[in-house]
Amino acid sequence: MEGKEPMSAIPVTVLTGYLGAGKTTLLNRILSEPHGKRFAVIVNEFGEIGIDNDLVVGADQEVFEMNNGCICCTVRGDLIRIIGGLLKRKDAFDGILIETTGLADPAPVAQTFFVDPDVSKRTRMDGIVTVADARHLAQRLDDSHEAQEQIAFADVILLNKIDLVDEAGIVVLEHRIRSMNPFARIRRTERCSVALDEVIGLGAFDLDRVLAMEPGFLGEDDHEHDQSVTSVSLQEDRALDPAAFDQWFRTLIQVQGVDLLRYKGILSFKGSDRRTVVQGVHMLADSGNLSVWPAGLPRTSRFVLIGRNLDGGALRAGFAACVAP
Ligand SMILES: Nc1nc2c(ncn2[C@@H]2O[C@H](COP(=O)(O)OP(=O)(O)OP(=O)(O)O)[C@@H](O)[C@H]2O)c(=O)[nH]1
Repeated sequence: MEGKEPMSAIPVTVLTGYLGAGKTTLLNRILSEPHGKRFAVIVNEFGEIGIDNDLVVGADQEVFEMNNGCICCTVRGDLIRIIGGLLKRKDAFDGILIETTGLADPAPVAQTFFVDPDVSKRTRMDGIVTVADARHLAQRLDDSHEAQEQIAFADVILLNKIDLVDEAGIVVLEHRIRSMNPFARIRRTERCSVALDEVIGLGAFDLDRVLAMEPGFLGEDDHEHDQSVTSVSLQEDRALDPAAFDQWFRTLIQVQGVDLLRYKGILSFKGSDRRTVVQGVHMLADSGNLSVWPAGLPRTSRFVLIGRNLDGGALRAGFAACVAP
């Protein structure tokens, strides 16, 4: 790193925000900007099979995936190990970006950088950036403790997806955010369009402020997750029939949209060489094509659903019925 001592503390940015708010969109934006910096990226997902890794733009950085649980609970040890590995490397990083799962409470993640002695010596928490889905934020603040914590701990809040909400609605949300967190900078965004220096290099994380807000911050974790949220991972090696999938999926989001907090899939359809991505939040779904399936690798469709009242058996049967004849 130019002009820096080899041992100088590496800034860490935590990107948080509820399921589907736009964290990966922001991460891709940061990685695609011509800033000439090298970031190590750590992506954590809720759900057994990783999908985000395929959705993060391939650039100069390495992506470390952690899929075996939520970063704020069971895999804190993994996080410390990954960072420990990074810190041992000769090639320098300008920063570490951590994208947490939408269900993570950011406090224990930030805590890791203060309580682990090796990690705390070599890194510095630069800021917690929370992406909020303007369309669904009010609902989430009513029903999710994690969503509240993500707003409360943020240094910067991107009030994203403002294209889906009118001006009056945005003003109401801004007031609500202010009442929960008087310190954070709030930026209105569409597709997380924001200048890089609004989210990186903030020097914003203030331990004293956090301790004033949550005196137990550096102590033992005592948080609990919303146990009613579960995930179902579907996988299929045979190509899917586009019409059958379309019909199954449309019916699913119509009937169970309220319960579906997030779904994401990379799918192989009969007659197509490209990987199709289908993803969404509640009833708002998006689809598109990614690159062609890599030669020689199995074209396995993967679909992860996260939500309440999910019937794994019925979902598996419905998905399996989409296999092309
Ligand atoms: N209309 C609209 N859609 C958006 C905007 N920003 C992101 N999206 C879409 O919202 C969906 C979720 O975006 P992601 O960036 O994958 O969200 P995420 O927070 O990483 O999702 P998880 O990692 O699953 O929690 C995608 O389909 C995006 O294309 C926006 O400003 N407006």
